[in-house]
Amino acid sequence: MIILASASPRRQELLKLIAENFIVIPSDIDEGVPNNIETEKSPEYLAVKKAKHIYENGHRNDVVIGCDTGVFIDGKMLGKPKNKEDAKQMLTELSGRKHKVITGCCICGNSKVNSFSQVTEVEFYELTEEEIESYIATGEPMDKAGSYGIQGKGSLLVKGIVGDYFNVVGLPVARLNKELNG
Ligand SMILES: Cc1cn([C@H]2C[C@H](O)[C@@H](COP(=O)(O)OP(=O)(O)OP(=O)(O)O)O2)c(=O)[nH]c1=O
Repeated sequence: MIILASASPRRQELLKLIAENFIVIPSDIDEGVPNNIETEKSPEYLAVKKAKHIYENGHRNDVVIGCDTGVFIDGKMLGKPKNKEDAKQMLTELSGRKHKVITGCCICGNSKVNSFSQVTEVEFYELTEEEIESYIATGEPMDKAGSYGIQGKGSLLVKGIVGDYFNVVGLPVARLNKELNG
């Protein structure tokens, strides 16, 4: 059985493009990352931790997929905003610039751990304070890395992307399909 170790409804929807049958068991881990892990490797590190946590707790006969998505700019990672102020700060930083969205994925199965990082470059239009505030008022930023959702009203902030769109939404379906199904 394939297990998706994620609470994200978007990942569940996207995994249907690859797998007909799977079950969802969210992996409740501590999302702290040790200092010796390179910043841009943080999502992959957490993806491995999420997948292993489920695999090693009663699912060694299954294939477990774990993922984590982060937004990277100026050498740091932007995760989910803690509050509206935090979201405003992140969107102000992203305004008018390019950033990377990195999704780390891990597949645990048959006593093997296979992990990778997929990178998509996203460029934002210049945003006014008013635009940022009205976007935050939609509530959309609050559960998303970097405080935006490219699949929603956040699409209006985006000037262009280079790479896999679905990687930004949280699951790099094409690469994951190749890793899973060869
Ligand atoms: C940048 C961006 C992120 N996101 C989402 C993808 C992820 O769900 C979320 C980042 O949080 P994650 O910690 O990667 O995932 P999660 O907490 O939603 O689920 P779980 O840990 O159980 O797997 O941000 C979008 O939906 N759209 C976007 O454009």
